[in-house]
Amino acid sequence: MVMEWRVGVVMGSLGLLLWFVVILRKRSWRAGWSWSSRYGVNNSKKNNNNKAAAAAVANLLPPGSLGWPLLGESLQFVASLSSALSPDSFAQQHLAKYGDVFKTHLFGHPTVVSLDPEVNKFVMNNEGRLFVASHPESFEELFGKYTILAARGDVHKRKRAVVVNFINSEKFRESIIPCVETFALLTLNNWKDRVVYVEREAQKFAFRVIMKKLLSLPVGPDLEDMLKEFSMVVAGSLSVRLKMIPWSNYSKGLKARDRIIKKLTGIIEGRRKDFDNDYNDLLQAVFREDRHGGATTSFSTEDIVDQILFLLAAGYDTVAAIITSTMFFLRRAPEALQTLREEHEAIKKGKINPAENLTWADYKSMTFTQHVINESLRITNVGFGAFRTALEDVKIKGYTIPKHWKVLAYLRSAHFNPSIYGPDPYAFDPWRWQDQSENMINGEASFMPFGEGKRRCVGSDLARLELSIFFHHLVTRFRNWELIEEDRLTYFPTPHFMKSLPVVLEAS
Ligand code: HEM
Repeated sequence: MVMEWRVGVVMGSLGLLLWFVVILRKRSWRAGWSWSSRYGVNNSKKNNNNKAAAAAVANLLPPGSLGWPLLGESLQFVASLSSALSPDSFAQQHLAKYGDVFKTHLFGHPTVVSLDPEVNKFVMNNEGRLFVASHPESFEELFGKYTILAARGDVHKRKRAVVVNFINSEKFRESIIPCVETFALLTLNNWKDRVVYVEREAQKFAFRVIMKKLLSLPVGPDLEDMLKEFSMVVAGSLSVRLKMIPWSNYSKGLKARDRIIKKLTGIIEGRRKDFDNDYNDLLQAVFREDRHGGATTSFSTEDIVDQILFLLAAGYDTVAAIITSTMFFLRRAPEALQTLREEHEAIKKGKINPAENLTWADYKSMTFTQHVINESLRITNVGFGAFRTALEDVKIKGYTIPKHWKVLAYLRSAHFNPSIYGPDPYAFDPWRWQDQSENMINGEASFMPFGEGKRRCVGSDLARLELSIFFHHLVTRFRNWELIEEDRLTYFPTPHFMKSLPVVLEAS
């Protein structure tokens, strides 16, 4: 199932490019649109005034190439990130030719790509002022028009605050560790004496956690069915918008969305009537904010459905990707695995009763674990970058990013920059985090795995906690794991293993 959608996504990506060709060609015919006139490139057919204006803009644009007519450089970009061996070849070749800020044309849009960590930080920190988050149309159709992604200004602020306040609440803190432990053990107890497809299993684990904390849904066949539906929505959101083809990932995603909406609507309506019951989940927090938050408009059920739907999707695939890649890296780094195990054995030995739950203090003492997680986040890059649209002409490094152009803050590039991470930035080396301050981990331009600014990931603390608790139980139960088939990590559209990482584990 997971493989199926992954293949679909790759096929979809290729289809997407073809689709752009058709759409853009249609548009250019209708509008008499010309490649050179639109981007200020010299065009002998235009009058002199236009020529002068175009030349002025062209002079200020960053260097680079807009690539092939209509397709731009999308094929090269996708091919690079889809390659397990040289995912950064596109970025490296462009860096060598044009420098760390260059123009190109990606997915139907003229785009300025930034490989410069400080420029990336500037772009992300100017959300709503100079730039605005930009997502494919398929995202809005599959996750809905009320998602936090689509929200702007005060509406975005309010939706974000509900989630952030909930995750920072005392009640959440008290309940989250036992919750994550329960699901980690449920998953890992099932990993003995069999082939384990880590990515799929990790998705189940993270989906159970997020379902519990958002909607208090218990584990059971219903939940497993919902995970399948969600996989279809996620696959659809990253594929070509082929509505008319019923077997396309996109159409399947839309149908899965309809089924999920039906289920979520039933759950939310039922819970509205049960307001006084103490659920300790995000849905309750949304209801409370609606009653007591002082806003003039309340969240409709349709609005809450979209909000929850995206959070569920964002909350499981991301965490699962890091669990899987960490297990992939640790398998080839025995010393790191040993040091990680020692940290967790020490925590276990400190308990009077071995069955005792982990505490917040235990979690906070997992220092080497955080180094491992940082290193995995740095190398895996759950999001290769963040797309934004310029709200006005923006001057950066002496160049102009024209209004309406896209900007890709290519977050991966800083994470492999040898001047920051040393001569071997692709090596998995958790010790490189040993001497870094808390600042380095939060908000430094050279490390932004959760983004930055107003759109910074709301689930980053939850994700770190889930990963830490999961690794505690993994390394105290299993000595090692062997791959039973070679597998590869590819990065487009998001990081995934081609075969879901099949392993057998050796119990401690
Ligand atoms: C390892 C795990 C995760 C990684 C690496 C990650 C990464 C990111 C990144 C890079 C962004 C910013 C995107 C942008 O600026 O365009 C983001 C946004 C977001 N993430 Fe995560 N994420 C993770 C886990 C989670 C979890 C567990 C949740 C759910 C609670 C979540 C919910 C969100 C939401 C709702 C946003 C949008 C925030 C907004 O637009 O204001 N993420 N994430």
